[in-house]
This record gives sequence, structure tokens and C-alpha cells, in this order.
Amino acid sequence: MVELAFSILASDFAHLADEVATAERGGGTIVHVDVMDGHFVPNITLGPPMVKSLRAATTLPLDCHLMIENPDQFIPAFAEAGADMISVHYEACRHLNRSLQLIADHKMLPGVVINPATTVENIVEVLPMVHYVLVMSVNPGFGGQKFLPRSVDRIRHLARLRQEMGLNFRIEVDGGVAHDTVASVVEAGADMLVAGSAVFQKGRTEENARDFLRVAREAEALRSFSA
Ligand SMILES: O=C(CO)[C@H](O)[C@H](O)COP(=O)(O)O
Repeated sequence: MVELAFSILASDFAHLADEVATAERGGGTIVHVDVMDGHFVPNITLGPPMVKSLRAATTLPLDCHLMIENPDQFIPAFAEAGADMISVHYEACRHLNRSLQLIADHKMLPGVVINPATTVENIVEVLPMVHYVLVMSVNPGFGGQKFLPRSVDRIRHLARLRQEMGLNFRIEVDGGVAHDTVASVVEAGADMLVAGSAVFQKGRTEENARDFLRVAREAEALRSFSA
């Protein structure tokens, strides 16, 4: 079943617990947490203290997307704070296999992320050890960007590899995923849909989440029908 991983980057941080509860009422099942360091990406967001507060505010899984240099240095702190899933960038890890193993050693689900300019072939060797692959459909760093259409082919390619290799990692997609783009990524094989600006909107968050999921589930039904 496809899931909405709502990105709190687009929420009102001053009312974070309420924002999360509202998105959950709309059907969101994963909290997507964008961690940015001002080096790997040109923006700064939040770190383990915020994850610790979120942990106390929700029982939903916390999916931490580390857009940071030297992620190994911070993986234990995110585990301690209560993260359930951590994804690290192929482009940020000198020893990707080691970083993914470190996440698993800390009892969290490991994910690998690829930027729009990175081809799927680069991560083939680590696919057997990941729980999910995050395909960036914008250049990381900011919410509210325009979806890059070539991402659909990259998701399709990954879904084909998953089948050929007999693996069952999940495919997450992040960036510009909204009511008008979500059907194409689901049709291509995505199962975890990150959405920030398409969901969080004062007074409309719950409704936005519900509408988003309705479109995604219709595309999922068509996908299983044509499989
Ligand atoms: O990782 C991110 C940016 O690096 C965000 O999660 C992503 O862009 C989601 O925001 P939106 O749905 O508004 O595009």
C-alpha cells in the first residue's frame, strides 16, 4: 500500500505537534524529517533535539533524511533521539556500505538517497542491504520546488531492478510530489510519497493529505490492475 510521508519542512514549526496530528488525521503514516547542515545543501534545518521532541509527540515512524556531510558522525545521536528510519545520500558517503550498516547496527531502517544527477547504477551494490531507496525529484535543499519529470524514468528503472534482483526494498520519492505529479510516480513504482507543500496549508492540511492519498491510491489500483 502506498503511504504518505508528510514532510514537516513545510509545516509551522511553532505548532509542530498539532501539525503532525493534523496530517496524520488526513491519512499520513510516516513523518518525513529533513535534516540539512548548510554544507551538503545550501540550507539549515534541524537536528536530534527536534527529533527527540517529535518522538514524544507522535507514535508514527520518524523517517530522517540526512542531507548532511559526514552522516556517520550523527547517526548514533539520531538513534538516541528516537528516529526509526534514516536515509543517507550516496553523494555524501565516502563509505556508503559502512554508513548503511551503522544505521542498521543502531536498530533503524537504512535508506539510500540519490540526487537527480545520480544514476541508479551507482547504488546497485547496496540495494540488498537497504530497506528503502529515496529518489530525489528536485535538487535537495528547499521545499516547494518544481518536480523534475525525468524522475519518473529513474523510479521505473529502480522498480525494474528490484524485480530482476528479487529484492523488496521500498521506493520513496521526494520533491515537488503533489496532486498533479503523484499519479506518475506511483504508476512508475514508488511506494512512499514525500509531500510537504502539497499537504501543509493553514486550515487545509487534513483535507490536502486526504485528497493527495486518494489520487495516489487510484494510481496504485491502476498499477496493480495492469501488472
Ligand atoms: O527534501 C526536501 C528538500 O530537500 C523536501 O522533503 C522536499 O522538497 C519536500 O518538499 P515539497 O513537497 O514542498 O517539494
